Amino acid sequence: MKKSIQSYTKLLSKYLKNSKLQLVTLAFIMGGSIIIQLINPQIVSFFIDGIGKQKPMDTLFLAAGLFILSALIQQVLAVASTYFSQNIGWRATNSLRLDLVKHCLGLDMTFFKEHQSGEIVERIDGDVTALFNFFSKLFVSFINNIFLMAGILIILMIQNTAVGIAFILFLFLALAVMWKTQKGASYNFGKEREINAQFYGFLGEHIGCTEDIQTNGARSYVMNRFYALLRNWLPVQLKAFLSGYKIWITLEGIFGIGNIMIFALGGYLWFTGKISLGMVYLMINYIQLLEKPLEQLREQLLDIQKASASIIRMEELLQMKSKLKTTVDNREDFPGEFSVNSMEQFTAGNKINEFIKNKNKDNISLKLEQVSFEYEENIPVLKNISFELPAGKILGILGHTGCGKTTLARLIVRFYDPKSGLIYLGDKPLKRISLKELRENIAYVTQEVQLFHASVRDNITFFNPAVEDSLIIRTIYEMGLKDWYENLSNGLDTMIQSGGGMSSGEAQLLTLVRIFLKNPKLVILDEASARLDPITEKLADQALSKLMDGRACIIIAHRLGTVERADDILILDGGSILEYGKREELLQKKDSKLNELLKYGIEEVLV
Ligand SMILES: Nc1ncnc2c1ncn2[C@@H]1O[C@H](COP(=O)(O)OP(=O)(O)OP(=O)(O)O)[C@@H](O)[C@H]1O
Repeated sequence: MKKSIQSYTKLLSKYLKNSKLQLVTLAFIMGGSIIIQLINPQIVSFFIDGIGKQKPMDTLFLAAGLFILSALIQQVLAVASTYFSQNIGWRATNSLRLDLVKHCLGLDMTFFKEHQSGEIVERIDGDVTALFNFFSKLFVSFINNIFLMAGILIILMIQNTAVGIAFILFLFLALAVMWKTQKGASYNFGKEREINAQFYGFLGEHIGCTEDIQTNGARSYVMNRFYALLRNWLPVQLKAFLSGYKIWITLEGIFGIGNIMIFALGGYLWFTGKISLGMVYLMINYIQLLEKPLEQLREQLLDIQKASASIIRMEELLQMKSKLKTTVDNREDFPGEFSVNSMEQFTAGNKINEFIKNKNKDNISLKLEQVSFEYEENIPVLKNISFELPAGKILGILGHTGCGKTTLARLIVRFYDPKSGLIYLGDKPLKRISLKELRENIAYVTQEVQLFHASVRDNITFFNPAVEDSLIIRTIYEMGLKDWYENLSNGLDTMIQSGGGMSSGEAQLLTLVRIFLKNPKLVILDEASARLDPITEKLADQALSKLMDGRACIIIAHRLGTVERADDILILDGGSILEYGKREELLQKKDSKLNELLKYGIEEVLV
């Protein structure tokens, strides 16, 4: 669990490069604070000896005034140093969070399947938060503490060599013991972060399924698992805490002994007349002052241990690669780089009519050649699927639950790559199209509509502020959803709760507007099986007709009525094609599966 110095410095130089000026300022502030800490005891010592030697009152007042002034400056420097270190820490950790989120969003679906959402959150936030001190002030403060300790020793050596040597010996002893006790803590901190991620993964998953847990009466089962998790969590947390506590208690012990030794030495030297009372004060003060940088060094050692555990986990995450191999640049869009093709284009001027008119012109076809796929080794889900969807045509896919319909859609949008076979969009194999381009050109409407806790506008435009309201409203009207829009309580500003707050029908209508605005060349519609009320169904039908008009479209049909729109029909069974052809032709063939389905229903025929 150890990290090399290079990996620390690499990380620091990458994430602190934009905070150089702030770091230098922080170093100066801390340096100033050290000088004051060294000078302050000297002033008091001078004051004590001044009283003994009956120095003039003016001199003593001046010393007292200087002491108060330096204490005030010390406070100001403390505030300034907190401000700068917080600033540096937040900047660095935020850009690290950004990189991790970017990276995770670029990974394929296998990653999201293998890691619960809470676990990913803990990795992106928890591990990075553990690095806050590491970035904010660790190294500046480390160097400053070394200087503070060196300053104390040099001053004491100059003022009294014997006392100076006693301090040096004590310091080495303290450092050696501290070094020995801190070993092994990193392992415990790594375990702590790992189990934290498990805990948040569990919470995220189960909170997301609250409705199902409650309706299925699974509360006690969930609570049992929760207790088990907490039972495992406790010893790991305790071990991690004790690792830190062990170092602290050792240091306290060493300084307890150190204080006794310095008291005894100071008392002896004063009684024998070798040093003044001011010097005794200085010795006592400096041993206490020495405890501070050592205590901070202890904390820093702990922070480094925690940081190294977090860095290891972070690097693990960053090393995870998407399994999707592409011969072109595979990066996707990131914040600030909105480039949804049609949206930008039409916000510059008032070209709405042109936009609506020009939709669908740029059509595209889809072809699958002998495509096979499996999620897990040797468990085939799709077997040798081949079909061709010409531009502007509609393909209806039928098949019973679990036959691979959704998986087929996932391959076309490249959530996964086929195990064998090729998929072409237009005349290009998918692997030769960047994910960004591919996903701009394909719209995939899943059964589960994802809504954000945001306004209707943001849910439709995916937070792209460049899309004008007039375009959104026009699109809504164009899709025949005028009544729906006018019934929204606050127009486009109507707020939507994530995971609720809208009926499933309304959510579907909103998704359709989303896609119509996106203007994709190919639409894949995993038709929701949830029953819509007749009015919403009519609205959705209207909108769907507009959406499909002139575009290549795949409908994964759960209702047989839906395939009436289709030009071609593909019936899947157990991951293989059972029947494929033109709908009209299949309808005319008496013994076709389609006719059977229409007569008896999907489940009755395909079992
Ligand atoms: N992420 C996954 N990991 C492993 N197996 C999966 C995964 N998703 C689906 N499967 C399996 O692959 C098979 C096909 O699933 P798929 O979701 O494609 O079926 P479907 O025809 O769309 O079903 P439905 O009509 O219920 O949506 C099923 O046996 C399913 O259990």
